[in-house]
Amino acid sequence: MEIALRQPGREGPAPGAAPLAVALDDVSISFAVKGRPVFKAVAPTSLHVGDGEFVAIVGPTGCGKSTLLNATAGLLKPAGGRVAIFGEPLAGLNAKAGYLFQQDALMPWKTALDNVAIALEIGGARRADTLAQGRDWLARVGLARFTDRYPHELSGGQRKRVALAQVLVRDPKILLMDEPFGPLDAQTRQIMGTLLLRLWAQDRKAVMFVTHDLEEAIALSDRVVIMSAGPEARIIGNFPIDLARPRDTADIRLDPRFHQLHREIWNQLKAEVAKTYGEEMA
Ligand SMILES: Nc1ncnc2c1ncn2[C@@H]1O[C@H](COP(=O)(O)OP(=O)(O)OP(=O)(O)O)[C@@H](O)[C@H]1O
Repeated sequence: MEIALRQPGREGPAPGAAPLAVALDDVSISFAVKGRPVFKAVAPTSLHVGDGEFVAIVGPTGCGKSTLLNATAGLLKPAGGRVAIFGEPLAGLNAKAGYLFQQDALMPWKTALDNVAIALEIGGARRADTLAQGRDWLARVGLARFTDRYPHELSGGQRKRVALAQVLVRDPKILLMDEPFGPLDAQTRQIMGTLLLRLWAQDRKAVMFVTHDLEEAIALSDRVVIMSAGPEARIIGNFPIDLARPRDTADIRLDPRFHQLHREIWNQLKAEVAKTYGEEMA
């Protein structure tokens, strides 16, 4: 009898199906730090993300989640392995991806509208078109009345909405999100999560969403993957999330299946978290 060995994180379409949005195969990442031995942050590891799939990446602090995202964005060159984007080997920056960081990158001297429009102007689009699309996206993130505000005149949650519009206006096929809602209060995070899911449902992009918050990971994603404690971190857990959609990210937390999934995933994650804290306390 043949037993199919499933590798954590190596999900995705069957052979012959549409190419994966992101295929990281046996990717390893090292950092050369002057005067110190090379630091092997990520050991050979694999992660496949299907087109339109929402994958959350959780793991202890410092394990390499951002590093993996940076390799997918083309900001970091892996020491080994292969990165393919929609079936093509990645060379240089990933032009199919939009990146949303924990700290937004809004220009303080530009209005909300100009902050969104500039994302298109960089690509050479006409100003009238960029303004129209910028207005449309600000309306879609619930900021139709705030187009003329400057970043310092907006709340943290509103700035985050502008940053989201700034990324989505370019219509990336892949969204790389690195703790995007990290600095927000718990209630605003949930509101942002529900907004993100609503926008995602209208035009499913592949999403890689890094978070420390396991509840947020489960509430948002189709699949949660766990990274082990570093150094030489790798993906060690793969949990499909079979909660019905559409989801409200606050209400879904009351679902008994949510609690069951949380228990199962936390069981594996907590050992990795303990390793990291054990090391830091030693
Ligand atoms: N440019 C760099 N040079 C040297 N080491 C680095 C560099 N960037 C990251 N590292 C190291 O690589 C490891 C992984 O870092 P990374 O930021 O990817 O972790 P993370 O899981 O995203 O952390 P956190 O959850 O705290 O944001 C860490 O030990 C970090 O110190």
